[in-house]
Amino acid sequence: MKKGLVVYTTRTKDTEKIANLVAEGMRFGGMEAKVLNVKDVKNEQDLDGYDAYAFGAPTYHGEMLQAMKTFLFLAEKADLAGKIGGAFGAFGWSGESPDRIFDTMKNIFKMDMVSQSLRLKNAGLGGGVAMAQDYGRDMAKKAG
Ligand SMILES: Cc1cc2nc3c(=O)[nH]c(=O)nc-3n(C[C@H](O)[C@H](O)[C@H](O)COP(=O)(O)O)c2cc1C
Repeated sequence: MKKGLVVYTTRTKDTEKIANLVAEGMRFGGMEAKVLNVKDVKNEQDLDGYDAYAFGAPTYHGEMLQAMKTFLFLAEKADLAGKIGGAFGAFGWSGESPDRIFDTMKNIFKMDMVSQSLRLKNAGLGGGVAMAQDYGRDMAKKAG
């Protein structure tokens, strides 16, 4: 069975909800999926052994939270080239964070990215649950 890892950071838990829904979608798509808060990722070896990775952070003051920036420097040391990738995050109005994460995964880590990042204002509203689950399911489909 293919394995997915979802790593997120959050301030008020909106992005945590999206993380859990993306993992649920991966499971619907036939993958195993694990969800980790960035603070529980201690070193790059914690990223070993997965086929697909979704990283998520909310946008504050036009940027991703610092914990995700620090995590991306750690992830740079893991060999993620060619692995399936996706990026997500909760936002209020501008939502820069998911695209920043997506672009780093694509351009620096050389990952095989899904078509675009996932930005949600509220995972519980306006089809957000289904969108987050579909994102995970699409990642599982791409992982084969
Ligand atoms: C002080 C503050 C600054 C924020 N700055 C932005 C911003 O620049 N752009 C944006 O899209 N949302 C912004 N937001 C909204 C958050 O991204 C939004 O509430 C999000 O759902 C929080 O996700 P979290 O619960 O995972 O922390 C801001 C919220 C606060 C409280």
